[in-house]
Amino acid sequence: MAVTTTPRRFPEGFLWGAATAAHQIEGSPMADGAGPSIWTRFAHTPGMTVNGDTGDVACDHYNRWKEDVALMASLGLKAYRFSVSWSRILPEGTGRVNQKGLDFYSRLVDELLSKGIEPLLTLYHWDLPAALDDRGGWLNRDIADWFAEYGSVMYRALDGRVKKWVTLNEPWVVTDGGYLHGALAPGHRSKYETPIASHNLMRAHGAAVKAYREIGKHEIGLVVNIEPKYAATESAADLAATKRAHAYMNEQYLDPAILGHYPPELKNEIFGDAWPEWADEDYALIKQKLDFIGINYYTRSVTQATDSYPLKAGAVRQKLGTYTETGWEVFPQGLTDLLVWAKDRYGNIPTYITENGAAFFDPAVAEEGRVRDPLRMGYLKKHLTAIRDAIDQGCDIRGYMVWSLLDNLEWSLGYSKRFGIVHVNYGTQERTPKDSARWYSKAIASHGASI
Ligand SMILES: OC[C@H]1NNC[C@@H](O)[C@@H]1O
Ligand SMILES: [Ca+2]
Repeated sequence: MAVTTTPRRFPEGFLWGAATAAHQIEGSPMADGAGPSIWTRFAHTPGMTVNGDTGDVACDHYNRWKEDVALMASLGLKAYRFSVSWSRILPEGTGRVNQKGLDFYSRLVDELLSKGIEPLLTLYHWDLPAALDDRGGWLNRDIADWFAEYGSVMYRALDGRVKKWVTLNEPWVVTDGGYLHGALAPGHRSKYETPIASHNLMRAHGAAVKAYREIGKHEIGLVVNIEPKYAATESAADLAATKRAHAYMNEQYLDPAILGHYPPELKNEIFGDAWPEWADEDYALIKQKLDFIGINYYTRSVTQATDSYPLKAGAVRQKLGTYTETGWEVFPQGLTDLLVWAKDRYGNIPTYITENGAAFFDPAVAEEGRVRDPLRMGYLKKHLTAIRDAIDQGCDIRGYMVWSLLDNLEWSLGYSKRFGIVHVNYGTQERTPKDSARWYSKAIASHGASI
């Protein structure tokens, strides 16, 4: 007798979508009165990006936004996560509002709503106005007020049409990449600046949530990239390194935001005298009620003790592992483990997977207009199955945004890494849904049953 396993479905109202970010897809960074961001500045600094790639054109979404929304509708997306470029709205970062910049996002939101696609708006996805970086940027405590001012402009303009707001995208990457290792804008390399930037990001997050509670009537949350750390061996050194790496990447942001304190490893085992003593009112500002959290998941890290600075921990490449083009191990079980960990530690807050996806080498568009990307399809299938496992273990997962809708600017890696379920020909700007997009459309239409 054939065993028919009824496919486990996703919860009613599960939000199926795709994610992008302003600087990675829009192009035209200085159009219509916009001011430069730190990424416009950084990418135009020789040597900072692969091939000197910049966001000057990207996917030309600033001009092609209407066709891109039509593309989302053709794929059957129920939601679209995007970010707003702060310096289009406030060219100097604070004060004067650039109405044309605001109009771009207002038109985009109206088009999404007209197609029945729910907008999820991220206020900060790394493109800080250069004018604010000139005033210290994330190292200046005043940035909490600057960010709340920017958020308030957006809340007043769009709240109601936008009902799910995100303050920050991945504060860990902003600080680890932008202030410790210097691979990302603004390209600093300081163990002393890193905790200050990190803390001010979280203060700004808190200030923006507080401002939302005054102005907004819907939901706001925080998006973090977290990555489960598995000890390479049971040695004391590797176990301690794994605990440090876990505190530094996974606990450093959700702990203050939800629990009101930092993991002790940050001061005691990682930053030492570089860790300032923060005032109590800072913790009170950071810890604001969240309506949801967003988790961006890509990979795990098998961790060992190393002499890396200042973490003294590093990843061990897995001999039998499968790796993506960005060098990340494909490990879907890590997503299940991580979601259960977050549920247990933070109290099962409504959670969206706000990014998940992979860069694999894709063949060029075939003559019949197909892009065969079986590895990406397999990656998405495995991770959606891992999410369903977490839901079966009681995790309150409300939606999934694949990273990314389009091939786009992968920051310092330029256009060399393709994460899109839709192929972009950067010469012609032609969009071609890959096999993974067609597969994802079926998954959405079948409410996950076809996975
Ligand atoms: O590296 C892939 C993605 N990760 N999260 C942030 C996004 O901006 C990246 O493109
Ligand atoms: Ca801990």
